[in-house]
Amino acid sequence: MEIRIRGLSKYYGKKQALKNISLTIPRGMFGLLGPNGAGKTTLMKVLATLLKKQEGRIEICGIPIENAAAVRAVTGYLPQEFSLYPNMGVYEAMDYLGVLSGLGKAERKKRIPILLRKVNLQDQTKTKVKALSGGMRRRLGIAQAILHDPKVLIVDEPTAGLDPEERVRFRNLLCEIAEERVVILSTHIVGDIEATCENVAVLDHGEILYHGTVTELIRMADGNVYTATVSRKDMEKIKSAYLVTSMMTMGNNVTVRFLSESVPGIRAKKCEAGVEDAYMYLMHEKEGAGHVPEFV
Ligand SMILES: Nc1ncnc2c1ncn2[C@@H]1O[C@H](COP(=O)(O)OP(=O)(O)OP(=O)(O)O)[C@@H](O)[C@H]1O
Repeated sequence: MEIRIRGLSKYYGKKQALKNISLTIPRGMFGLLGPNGAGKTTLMKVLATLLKKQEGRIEICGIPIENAAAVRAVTGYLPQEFSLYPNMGVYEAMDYLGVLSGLGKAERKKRIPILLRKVNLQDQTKTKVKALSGGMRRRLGIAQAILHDPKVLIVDEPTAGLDPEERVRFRNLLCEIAEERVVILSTHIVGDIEATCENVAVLDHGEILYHGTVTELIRMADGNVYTATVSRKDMEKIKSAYLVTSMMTMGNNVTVRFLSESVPGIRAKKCEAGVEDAYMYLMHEKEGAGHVPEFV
């Protein structure tokens, strides 16, 4: 159970959105990280057979992507902008989608209550879709995406705009689903990847900057992450000298976290790298600066 992508390129007219991408995506949670416009949605839509590639080979669980009907039978997709028959009740909408995807009456009757329980909407079966909260709607989105019990679930930007509790709940749900499936999670929220994914790819300008385990990604920034407490007036200097990954202001002082490839010229403490540090490090290297700037 895996997705194999070899030499994939995708153009919108003359614009190349994906450039010669090769990836193997195994069972479990796979994170797709990248800034706006990196090509994440394009890649997901190609995998979900909603867009056609121009070059390369893709196999979804051994099925060539050209065989769109067979690929769709094993793939579920939750797009960035998800909307579902607003005036229908939750159960009714699921039932209708079940009919559309060819599930028989008995199967729908058995499967829909199980799925609604799984996504914790069992008490909202009669609630109109338009009356659900953002988090509930996204959970309903997951339920509809796995209604036909796919082997692959593709989820684009699922946690943007959710409150912290809903975000955690949603992430946990995806992890549960990934126990027996390939789940691809695209996001620019680095924390979502850190909390859930074992493997990750970082995409930028249509190219893969990194592909491997989250642990290896973090290792790239290891030894280059520092924290320091500085006065507010020194902050501008710090920001121009180092790659700052976070800052917290307390009175006149700021506790700042930054990247430096050699011992910084200010009093600072080395600290353990996280995915966010590694991601920033990677993006910065890509920008062509070659290395993280030094304090002068
Ligand atoms: N229909 C389209 N026509 C022309 N260009 C497009 C189209 N869709 C996307 N693009 C371009 O392709 C590139 C990749 O876009 P894509 O939406 O895949 O990125 P993304 O990583 O999903 O971004 P975001 O995080 O903002 O959703 C961008 O430069 C975008 O402007």
